[in-house]
Amino acid sequence: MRKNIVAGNWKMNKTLQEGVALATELNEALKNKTVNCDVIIAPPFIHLASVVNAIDTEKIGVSAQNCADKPEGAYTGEVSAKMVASTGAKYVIIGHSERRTYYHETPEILKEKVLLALANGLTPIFCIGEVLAEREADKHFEVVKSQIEQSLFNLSKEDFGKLILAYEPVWAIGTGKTATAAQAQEMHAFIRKTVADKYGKDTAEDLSVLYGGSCNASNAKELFANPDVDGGLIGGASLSVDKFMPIIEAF
Ligand SMILES: O=C(CO)COP(=O)(O)O
Repeated sequence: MRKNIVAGNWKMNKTLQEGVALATELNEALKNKTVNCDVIIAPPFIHLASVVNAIDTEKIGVSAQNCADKPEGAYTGEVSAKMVASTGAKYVIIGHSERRTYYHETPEILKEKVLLALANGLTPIFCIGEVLAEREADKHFEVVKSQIEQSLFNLSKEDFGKLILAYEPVWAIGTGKTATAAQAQEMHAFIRKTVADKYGKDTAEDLSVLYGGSCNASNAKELFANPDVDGGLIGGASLSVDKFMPIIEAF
């Protein structure tokens, strides 16, 4: 079902103690409030179980930032989708541009991660987005379409319907340079059309497509006001309740 969602990707920030404190503070801030979106936080792996225990998971969903592309076994340092699910986390971010770029995650690897996440009952938050050179060469639609096709179009209609997508133009991540509301809307509408062409209008209409990239309290309202922008995947501004709450309240 299509929902408004504000998700915070903490990336590699916060010690365990700081992370639990942040989650607890957010939980307090949301306790007696009605908000018009689902709230998700994505702390580092080692925080997941403690964060789940510290909050009301009916109010705040918990996500991992990644999972392994193998189900289990001799893969030193990896964390499987099954392990993520065993902490009580319900979501997993897959295909973030930082994973694609710094850890060389290919579309094939991401495809495996999505399948394992779904097999373990996790909702993938699948990230797509072009780099600056691709936008400047007017290839951004082509790039995003191919990212979706290569890692997700193997899924059945039913499984595709379980996904959340996040459009994160790489040039907007951590740069303070946000896509304009019009650029976001244009791409989100294109993503929905790409999905509609493959899976039908109903699946496309039910899909939540989040925007990510320097989204903050000052631009969230304008971005979320677009008909095809169903919320945000927030990096830097999710690291304090003071900055994150106004984004949640932008809906
Ligand atoms: O990458 C992001 C979320 O996944 C966006 O990060 P920033 O909000 O810090 O630009």
